[in-house]
Amino acid sequence: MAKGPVIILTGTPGTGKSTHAELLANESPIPLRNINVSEYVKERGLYENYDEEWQSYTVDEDRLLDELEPLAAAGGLILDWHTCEAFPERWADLVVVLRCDHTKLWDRLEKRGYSLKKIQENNEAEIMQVILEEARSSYPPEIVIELQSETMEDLESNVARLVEWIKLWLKNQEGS
Ligand SMILES: Nc1ncnc2c1ncn2[C@@H]1O[C@H](COP(=O)(O)OP(=O)(O)O)[C@@H](O)[C@H]1O
Repeated sequence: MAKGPVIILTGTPGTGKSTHAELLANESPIPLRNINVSEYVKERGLYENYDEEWQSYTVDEDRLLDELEPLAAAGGLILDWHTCEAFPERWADLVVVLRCDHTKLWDRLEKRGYSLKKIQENNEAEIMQVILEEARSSYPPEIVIELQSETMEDLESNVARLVEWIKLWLKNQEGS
């Protein structure tokens, strides 16, 4: 049986996934491996090509899932990615969708040096809650949670909530 849960941390780029993932990995009562999937894809060459127009990699999902499968089976994992539907339902114990006011998101993406086109695309996706819909249509509703990520207080309370959820998950494992 898995020693820890698999938490999918998703949301539009800039909503705060990496920031949350790092803090959660630090504060978790059990060790969690934190995988930034975009970095993982780049490091391992798990892409088909680089799309100049969108300044992004076209991920080879089959290879990515093959590589992640044993890690998901072992558990104790945070998967930080701006999309989530590719991950099999059976992997996920919790799917966290981070949300951010679109004007704040715009500023964050501008600071990151994204092109105007990419900022607009992401901003629109956030307004249309594309990732939230994706999570809701890919996983059972009871494991999908939506969390605001606009302030440092949000960050702290979200992580505290996730730590409590992990503790409960561990307790439930003992009992089953
Ligand atoms: N809850 C928050 N409150 C204030 N700033 C935040 C919050 N979450 C993220 N940020 C800031 O927004 C930027 C993008 O965060 P990041 O974690 O890199 O997003 P993502 O991994 O979703 O692309 C960073 O500069 C980060 O410090």
